[in-house]
Amino acid sequence: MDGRPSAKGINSKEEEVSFDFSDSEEVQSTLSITVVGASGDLAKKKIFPALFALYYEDCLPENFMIFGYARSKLTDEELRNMISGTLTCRIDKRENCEDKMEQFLKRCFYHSGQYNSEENFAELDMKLKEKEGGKLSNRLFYLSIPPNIFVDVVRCASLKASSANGWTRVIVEKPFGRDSESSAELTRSLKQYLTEDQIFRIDHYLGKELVENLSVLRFSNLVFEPLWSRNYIRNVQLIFSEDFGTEGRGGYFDHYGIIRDIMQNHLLQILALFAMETPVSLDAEDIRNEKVKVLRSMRPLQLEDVIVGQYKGHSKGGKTYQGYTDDTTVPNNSLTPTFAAAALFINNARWDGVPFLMKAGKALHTKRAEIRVQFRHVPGNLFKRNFGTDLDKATNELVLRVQPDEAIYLKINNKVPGLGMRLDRSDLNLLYRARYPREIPDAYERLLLDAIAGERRLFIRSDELDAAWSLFTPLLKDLEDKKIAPELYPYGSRGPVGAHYLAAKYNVRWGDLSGEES
Ligand SMILES: NC(=O)C1=CN([C@@H]2O[C@H](COP(=O)(O)OP(=O)(O)OC[C@H]3O[C@@H](n4cnc5c(N)ncnc54)[C@H](OP(=O)(O)O)[C@@H]3O)[C@@H](O)[C@H]2O)C=CC1
Ligand SMILES: O=C1O[C@H](COP(=O)(O)O)[C@@H](O)[C@H](O)[C@H]1O
Repeated sequence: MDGRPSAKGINSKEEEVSFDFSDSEEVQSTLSITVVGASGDLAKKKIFPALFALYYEDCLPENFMIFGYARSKLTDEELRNMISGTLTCRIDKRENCEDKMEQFLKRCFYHSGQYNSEENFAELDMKLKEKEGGKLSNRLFYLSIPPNIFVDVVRCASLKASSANGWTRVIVEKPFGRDSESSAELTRSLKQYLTEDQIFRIDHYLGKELVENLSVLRFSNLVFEPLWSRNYIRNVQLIFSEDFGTEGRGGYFDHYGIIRDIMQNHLLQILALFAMETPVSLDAEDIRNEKVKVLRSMRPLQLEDVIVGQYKGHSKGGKTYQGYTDDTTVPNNSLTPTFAAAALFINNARWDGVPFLMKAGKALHTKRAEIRVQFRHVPGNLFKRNFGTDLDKATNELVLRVQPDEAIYLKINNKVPGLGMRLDRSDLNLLYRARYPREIPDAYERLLLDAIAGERRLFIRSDELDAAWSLFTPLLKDLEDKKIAPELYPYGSRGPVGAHYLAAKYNVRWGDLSGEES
């Protein structure tokens, strides 16, 4: 969001904003970002590129350093080669990119250690201290590691490597547990070593541009806010689809499945932001209070609200795509869903009776994430006879395309120019690449910058997490206890047909399958 404090005090070349520290304090202070699990996939794909983009944009403070920490035995130089060799980000084609990269790499260091060794974290602490040179030290740890070692790392880091005179914060990657119980246990364990204020639970969908824009769209446009209720909205659809399978992540995925991987966090967070009441202010606690309220107003999901699917192998255009269970890291008889569709309801005055339909799947025909809002029919519509028998096709639909090719468009009915009265469906279309030609920052950039600035608005509070798990845990338990077999769908298809029946039960048609894409 514009106006977000940047770590250096300058948010962009055009705009100055204030920073937590006064200038003199900033010069006296240091910031270290330790990426724990630096040798891993997420670190290479997202975290280092985001840090470089922030550096390039002048958003990091004067005295910052980056440490990679993992068991792999790497030298500083090898880490630097890994970062520059694998880095692809929005900055790639900018001028001076190579010079900036060289300067950035000089601030990157590596320490090899075990995740449960206090001694190894004490060594890291020594290295950090040496580079901090006695200045006020602020330390951010990013846990980019499998969840079974979160607590070990937090214990060692907090006991042996936390800042002696500044702040210590920890970004925790998902998954935050597998159900209510394990999530509560994780929270309890983390809180033995950290306060809630130090924990930044990341959900990178909250850092996506269009998701951030949801509140702006709702609360700063009179044309939308009055329509935002059961009085005008027929249903809301939250759709996530990927056109690739679990390639390389089958081992992780089989333990979680699509409901835990995407629905319980990314889609539910979007739903909460979409449906919450107006917060008292834009402060993190006010927004998170409203999100918790809406989550608590929802009824926990039951089996009849959900259908699950799993992709199977498929040959197309001379190419063979492997099924989910063909992955050697996935058991042959796995029932883990790679697709799910669900209907959720919010039992409050604003949303009573409005279905919120979620759909998430891997190995589908397209990669897309969007929010679709289908409005009610126009009462006593004067043009009814121009629409034929299917009035659903004539209702307005607002689409927020989160990715790819960010856009907001509103489907309206319009008179085709000319003699006579012929109507057609058209779009009022705000296509980001046409309106805002500069590149859109990656979600991880925004979230890292917020964690550095201590801004918690886009991170998940522990009571929010509890409320989210309460909604999904009974369903997950039922699916697993009853060994519900997922409906198979071919790799690259539109997913199981069961998703249509589920939607039809609530008089809904999936908007993304209407063939009216913008
Ligand atoms: N990858 C992605 O796209 C996304 C990942 N995440 C989350 O981010 C975190 C990191 O993900 P990702 O980078 O893919 O994970 P990786 O499997 O790549 O693991 C990261 C690093 O952790 C160490 N590691 C891996 N397995 C183990 C193990 N069993 N015991 C101890 N250390 C291990 C390895 O480093 P070494 O051997 O050098 O110590 C590895 O390089 C996870 O919590 C994941 O759920 C969230 C969203 C997307
Ligand atoms: O958290 C996750 O998100 C990615 C999708 O993220 P996106 O930003 O590329 O849309 C998903 O592939 C992965 O399974 C999941 O863990």
